[in-house]
Amino acid sequence: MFDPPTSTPTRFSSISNSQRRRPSLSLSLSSNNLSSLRLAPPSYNRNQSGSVTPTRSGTGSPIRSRPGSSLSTFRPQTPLSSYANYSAPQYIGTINVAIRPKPTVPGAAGNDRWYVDSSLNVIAYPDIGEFLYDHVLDPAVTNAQVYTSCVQPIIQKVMSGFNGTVFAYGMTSSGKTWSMQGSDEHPGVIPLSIAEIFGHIVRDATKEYKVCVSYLEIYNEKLIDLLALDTAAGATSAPDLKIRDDAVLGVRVVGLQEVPVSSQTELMRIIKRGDQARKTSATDFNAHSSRSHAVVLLRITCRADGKETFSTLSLCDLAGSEKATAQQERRKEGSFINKSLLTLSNVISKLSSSVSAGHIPYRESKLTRLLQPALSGDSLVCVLCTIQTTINAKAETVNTLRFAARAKNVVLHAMKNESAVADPEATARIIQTLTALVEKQKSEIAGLRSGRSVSPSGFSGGADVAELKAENRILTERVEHLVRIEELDRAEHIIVKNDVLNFLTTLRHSAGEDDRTSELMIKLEEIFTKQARHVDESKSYIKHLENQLYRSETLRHRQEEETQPAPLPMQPPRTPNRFRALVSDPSEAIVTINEQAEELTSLRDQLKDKERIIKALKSSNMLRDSLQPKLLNYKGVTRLAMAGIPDLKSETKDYPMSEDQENISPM
Ligand SMILES: Nc1ncnc2c1ncn2[C@@H]1O[C@H](COP(=O)(O)OP(=O)(O)OP(=O)(O)O)[C@@H](O)[C@H]1O
Repeated sequence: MFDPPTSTPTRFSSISNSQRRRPSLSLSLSSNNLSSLRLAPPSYNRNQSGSVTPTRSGTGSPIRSRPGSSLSTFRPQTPLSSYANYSAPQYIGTINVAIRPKPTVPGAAGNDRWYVDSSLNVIAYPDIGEFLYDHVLDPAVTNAQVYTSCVQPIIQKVMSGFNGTVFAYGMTSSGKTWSMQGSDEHPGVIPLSIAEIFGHIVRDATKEYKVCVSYLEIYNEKLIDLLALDTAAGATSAPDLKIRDDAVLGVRVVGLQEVPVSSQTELMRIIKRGDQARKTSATDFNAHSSRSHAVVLLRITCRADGKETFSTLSLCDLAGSEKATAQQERRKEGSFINKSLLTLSNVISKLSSSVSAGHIPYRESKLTRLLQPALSGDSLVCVLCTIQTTINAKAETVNTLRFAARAKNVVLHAMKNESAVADPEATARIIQTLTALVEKQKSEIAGLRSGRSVSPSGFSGGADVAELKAENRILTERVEHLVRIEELDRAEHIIVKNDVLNFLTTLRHSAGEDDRTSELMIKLEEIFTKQARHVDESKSYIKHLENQLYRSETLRHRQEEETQPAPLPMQPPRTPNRFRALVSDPSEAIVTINEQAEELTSLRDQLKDKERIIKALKSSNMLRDSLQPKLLNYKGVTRLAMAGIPDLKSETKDYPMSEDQENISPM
């Protein structure tokens, strides 16, 4: 035994309408012909391809076609022998349709005028017409014969990797459950299929097989796991399971048990347990009528020669269509049964249509949804239609035959579910690597959640965090240093302001003191140069700090993206994103970065102050330049020495102080 396949098997993806639908052959008969049919049934010639051609009784000529008539002959399009090619990777054909009439007591009242010819696979009725199928079984056949002729070829294909579906369809009490389950003496399709599967497994000892079973019922449109219902313990209800699309299986019933089995006996015991949980009741027509659609699902996996095949066998015993009954409970069940069978009929009708069918209403019932992959062509399908040839069942039997005729036209395009088996050692290595990676990432995520420094895979996260912390410390120290420098500059700034004011005052009051003036002007120049240099340095240093912060922030983002930790409980940032945490402790980082951001803002303000001072100094410089000639001139002119201050004042009016100069005030 081994694990289920991990790779997706090769599957047929889509069928065009032209591929899916083939027109049925329609031939017509007059009423006269039909009335003679009962007495002298038409003969049929089997042609070389295996199909049959109806002929006029005794003449051997083909029956003429008359369009528009309700009388039809349905010709099997896929001879069963086409299943023989087991090695083919795909199967293209149609649904295999078999009609099984329930035996009637010979000569009993109520037997009708049905004509059944199992050698030619024809069934006919005078007022209705004739129907030709893959199999029209003699009423006297046993379950074993039904299995051998209709189902066994499908089981053999299932064992080679194709999906297979067998369902029994027909009116209530017509023999569906009999055909599918049978009895201990006359086992039906289900036990015979299981015997075939395990016989195959035992014979084919070189291959490795795994078989899993599920058993479900659809009762009143509720999907119930029959193996989950412990009826022995008195359980009567189970949850309504949901059907989901599945990439490998087509559809999947969520929560449905899949029980691995290793022998035929074990599998039959499990199915018997499911049978006991199935809803059956006495109705007007059947003492043990199935009130639900029951489906046995067998999933078979086979490994051999580096290949793996995977197939699903669905064995369905549908509930029977029925007329309204007096019992309210049975009436409710009956309406659900009839509705889902009607949907099945609509789906089949659309699939068999020769023109584009548009929307196929698979989702209108649980039954069609469950059978969707099979009906849409992904499985070999056999429909076993059970009928009754009594007078009171005529309408139902005709309906069943028409359903069967439409089903015959549904085209299948099933693919073998085969894939290469992965090298176990390579798989083990990959699993080991991935497990280690998952463990590592789990611990990293846990570390990030708890705020610890971690070392995520793929990059040196631990080193980055430590680096960011160190960088953060350095940045903080530099900012502090810058602040100290700025404070010194501020003091110098005050001195400069005072010097400038002093100079201007002196200039006004001591116009004759040339040396003093020159000295002050030199000092002004020095201060101006120094301040300009400071401004440049500050600007460049602030730019450097911003770059550092930006780089730190980028690293942190990268770390977050690679580890994807759970959202950290951060306060809404007061500063832009790029000033968020640089260290593993987010709150500490936010505080630090916020402080740095504030420092930068303050530095920028100080820089502005400096620029204003420089502007003021520049104005002072211009003032000095303009005063210089006047002062020189003043040396040789006594009048100016006498007039001095008033004249000077009047001159300065031509050189008004800038706004910045006016704003400078003694501290
Ligand atoms: N081919 C047959 N040979 C012998 N007995 C048959 C055959 N077909 C049906 N029966 C008998 O007829 C009765 C009704 O058959 P069965 O329960 O299989 O009908 P059904 O179609 O499953 O009905 P429902 O839809 O109500 O469940 C049973 O007692 C069964 O043994």
